[in-house]
Amino acid sequence: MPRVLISDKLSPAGIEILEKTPGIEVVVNTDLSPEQVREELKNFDGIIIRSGTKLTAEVLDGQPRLKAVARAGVGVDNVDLPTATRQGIVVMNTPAGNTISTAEQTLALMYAMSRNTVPAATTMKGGGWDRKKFTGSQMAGKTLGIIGLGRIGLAVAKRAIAMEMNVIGYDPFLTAEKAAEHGIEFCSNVADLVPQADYITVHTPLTDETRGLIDAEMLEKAKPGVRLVNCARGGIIDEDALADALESGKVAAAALDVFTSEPPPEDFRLRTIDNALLTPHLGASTDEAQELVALEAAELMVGYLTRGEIRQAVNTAAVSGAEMADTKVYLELGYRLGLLIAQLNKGRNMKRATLTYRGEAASKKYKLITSAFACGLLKDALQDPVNIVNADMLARERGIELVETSRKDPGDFATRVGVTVETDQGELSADGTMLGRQYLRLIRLGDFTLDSFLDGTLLIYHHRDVPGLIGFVGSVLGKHDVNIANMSLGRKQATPGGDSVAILNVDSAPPAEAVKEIGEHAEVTGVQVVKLPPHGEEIPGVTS
Ligand SMILES: NC(=O)c1ccc[n+]([C@@H]2O[C@H](COP(=O)([O-])OP(=O)(O)OC[C@H]3O[C@@H](n4cnc5c(N)ncnc54)[C@H](O)[C@@H]3O)[C@@H](O)[C@H]2O)c1
Ligand SMILES: O=C(O)CC[C@@H](O)C(=O)O
Repeated sequence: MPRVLISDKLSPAGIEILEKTPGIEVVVNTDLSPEQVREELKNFDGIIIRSGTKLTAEVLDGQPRLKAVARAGVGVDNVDLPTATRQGIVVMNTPAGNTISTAEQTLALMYAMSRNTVPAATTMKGGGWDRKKFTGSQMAGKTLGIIGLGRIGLAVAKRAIAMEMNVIGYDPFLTAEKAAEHGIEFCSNVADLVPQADYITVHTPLTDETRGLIDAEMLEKAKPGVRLVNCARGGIIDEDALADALESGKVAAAALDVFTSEPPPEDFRLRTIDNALLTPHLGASTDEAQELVALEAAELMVGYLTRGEIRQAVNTAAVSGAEMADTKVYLELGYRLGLLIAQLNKGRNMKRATLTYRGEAASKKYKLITSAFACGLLKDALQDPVNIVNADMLARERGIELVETSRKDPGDFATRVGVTVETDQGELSADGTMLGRQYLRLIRLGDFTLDSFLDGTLLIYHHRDVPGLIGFVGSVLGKHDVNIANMSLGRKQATPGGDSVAILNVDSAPPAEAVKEIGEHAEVTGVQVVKLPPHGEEIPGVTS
C-alpha cells in the first residue's frame, strides 16, 4: 500500500483527503531531523512538505521507494531537484494557493513601514505616546517598482494600483505590452527601475541571476529614502548591503519576510537595525492559503499515487489522469523503441536521438513519450534505476541530445513515432505505430519497411533475399523447439536478390547455437536477438 509522510505542519483539510483515500496510508511527523527524514523515507512512496523540510541531495539520494514529493507552496528551493530527478522522483508544487496571501503580506509590510506601525505600537505598549516621532508617509501617488511580474508580482500590482500608486515593473519574461495590460509601466532592466521607485518589491525566484539583484551598487542608484520589501526569497536583496544602506539613511526602511538563512542567526545584523521590519517567513501563513495549498498538495499526491496523474510537476511533463490513460500506449511505444535501439546499438557511442511524431502522435504530450524512449534506451545501460522522470536528464548527462519534431499530417499511417539515433558509427532508426489502441507494431527498421510485433523476443536477421532462406531459418528454430509467432520481411527493392531484413516474433529465446547456425548461412549478413517486455508490461515511473 502506498505510504505518504507529512513532515511539515499541514492544514488538517489536506491530511483528511489523504486519510480518506482508500489504499493510502498517511503518517504525520513534523518533528524529524534531516537524518530522521532520510531514514523514514526508505519506507514511504510520497512526502508532503512546506518550506521547513529540507530535501537535500543527502536526504534524497538512495531512496528506492520514494516516488513523489508534493510541496504545499511555490518555492521548491528546499528540494534538491537534480537529485530528485536523477532518482526518478516527481516533484510537484502548488503555486497558486498562496499568491494572494503573499501579495497581502507585501502590502501589509509596505503600509507598516510607511506608517511606523510596529515601533509606534511597541511604544504604546511600553506606556509611551509619541505622535511626532511616528509621522509617516502616504503611499498613494508614490511609485512602486516591482521586480518579477509573475503571480505574486501581478497581484501586488493590481492592489497597488487600487491604492493609487504608480506601478512600474521589470520581468525579462514579460513583454511591455502585457505589462501595460496590467496597468504597469514596463522598465527594460532593474537599473532603469530602481532610480524611479519610492518603494521596491522583489517577486522573483532565487536563481543565480537574481541572487544579489539589489546589491550595494543598485542601492546607490536608488532614490534617497526608498523603502524595500522582500517577500520572495532571502538573498535577492543583499542583506549586508541593505544593512549598510539602512544605517546610512539612504534606505528609509526595509521589510524582509525571507532570509538567506532561515531562521537567521541570533546575531543577524538586521535584527538590530530599527527601521528593518522583519517577519519569520509569514507570506503564505494565513488559514486560507494554508488550506488551499494543503488541499492541492494532498490532491496532487493522491492523483499521482492512485491514478498516475502528474500535475504541477516541476521536473517532468504534466499529465492528467485522463491524458495518462490516453498517452500510456504511446509511452509504451516510445519505451519499446528505446529498448529496441539500445539492443541494436551494441555499444556504439550515441550522440543524438531525433524523435519524429506524426499524425495523432503529434497531438500527444510527446515530451513524455520522448522521456519513455530515453528510459528504454538507458534502462539496461545504467546501474541506477532509470524511469521516465530521470531519463531525459540521464541522457543529457551522457551527452545524448534528445530532439523532437512533429508533423500533424499523418502520411501513410494514422499515427507514427519514429526515431533516428546518430552514433559515432552511423545511424540507427526505427518507426512504430499501433493497431487499435493497444497493438504496437514496428513498421520500419533502418531502410526497411515491414510489420512486426513490438513485444517479446525478436529474431532479426539481415540477408540477401534468395529462395530457401525462410525454410532454413524455420528448420533451425524448429530443431531447437522455438516456435515462430509472426514473421515479417522487409526489402529495399521491388525484385528479389537484394538486401533484406526479416523479423521473427518467437515464443522463446533461441539458444546461442541456433543464432550462430543462422548467422553462418552464406546469405545471412547479420543476426541478432532483441528482447522486449511482454505485451502490457509497466514502464518504470508510470503508475497505473
Ligand atoms: N514569503 C512567502 O511565504 C512566499 C510565499 C509564496 C511565494 N514566495 C516566493 O515568491 C516568489 C514569487 O512567487 P510567484 O508565485 O509569483 O512565482 P512566479 O513564477 O509566478 O513569478 C516569478 C516571476 O519572476 C520572474 N523572473 C525570473 N527571473 C527574473 C529576473 N532575473 N528578473 C526579474 N524577474 C524575473 C519570472 O519571469 C516570473 O514572472 C518566489 O520566490 C516564491 O518562492 C514566497
Ligand atoms: O510553506 C510556507 O509557509 C512558505 C511558502 C512559500 O515560501 C512558498 O514558496 O510557497
